[in-house]
Amino acid sequence: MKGDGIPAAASPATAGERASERIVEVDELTVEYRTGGRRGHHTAVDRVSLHVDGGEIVGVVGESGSGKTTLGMAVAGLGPRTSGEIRLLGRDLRTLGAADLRRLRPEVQVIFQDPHGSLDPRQSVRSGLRELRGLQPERTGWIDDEELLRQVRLSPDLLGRLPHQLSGGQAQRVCIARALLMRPRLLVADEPTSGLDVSVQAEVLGLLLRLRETTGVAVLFVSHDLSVVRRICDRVHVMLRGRVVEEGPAGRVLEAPEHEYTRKLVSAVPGRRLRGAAAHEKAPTGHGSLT
Ligand SMILES: Nc1ncnc2c1ncn2[C@@H]1O[C@H](COP(=O)(O)OP(=O)(O)OP(=O)(O)O)[C@@H](O)[C@H]1O
Repeated sequence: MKGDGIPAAASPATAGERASERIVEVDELTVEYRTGGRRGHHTAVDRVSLHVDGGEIVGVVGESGSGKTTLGMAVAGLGPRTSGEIRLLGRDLRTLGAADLRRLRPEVQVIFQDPHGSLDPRQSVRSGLRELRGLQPERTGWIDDEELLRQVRLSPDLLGRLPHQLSGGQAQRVCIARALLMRPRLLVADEPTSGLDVSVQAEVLGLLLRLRETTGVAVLFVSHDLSVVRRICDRVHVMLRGRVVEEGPAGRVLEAPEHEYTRKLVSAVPGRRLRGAAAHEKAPTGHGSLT
């Protein structure tokens, strides 16, 4: 730890050390967007409180427009905030000076739904990584490119490829590798598997579960897909019109929902896909072949 309480970026904390630490704490967060209507604003996130601890995967679910992305972006420090507090590793981002902010921001990395849209189409995987290393040399020296790709179950042969030469699943794993390079404490994953085929979706979910085990990274997992959330999340928050209407362990909330709205969401899931043990209770060992 540095004297200011911010952990040194390159300190190699083990997964065990990283677990149980409070990574992010959101207190009564409200986000309003300006609109042209009579009220002049729209409340996208309305007094939401939540926390994510080291190694936890915490879901945010709800229908389209319920405020999930707005919440995720605010937690990542990338979106607006009207009121309320977001403390990352115990520090309120608003009170930090520029140098502290620069050091703390990489602790949260974001993965989006469209991996190809997140990658520069003119940049090979290798040159994209080189650019990131140039921006944060002190954080990124812990691993070389080849090993980084192996960590996300990609062949190092892909380093020379441009984004359009990658499948959706490969591109998403490159995005995860780029995030991982920064040794973040928290990944905000916004519908990271929605655009992928079901089998590729399962591989990416398995990868996130394995990375949580090996690195202790926590994940705020934003999704409208309850069966995916049931597979991967420890706890879940259900959002309706900007408010959290129900929260708790993923198994309890999704198998025995208490709020009427959660019941409605659950009843819309076909078959019995929410039943049974979550994937983290039977996490794949991840020794599959590289692609
Ligand atoms: N930049 C913006 N300006 C004005 N309103 C916005 C803006 N971004 C989002 N909204 C509104 O805020 C509300 C929440 O949007 P948000 O994208 O956070 O919801 P979501 O649950 O992530 O939806 P989806 O699953 O469709 O992405 C919606 O009513 C949306 O129309």
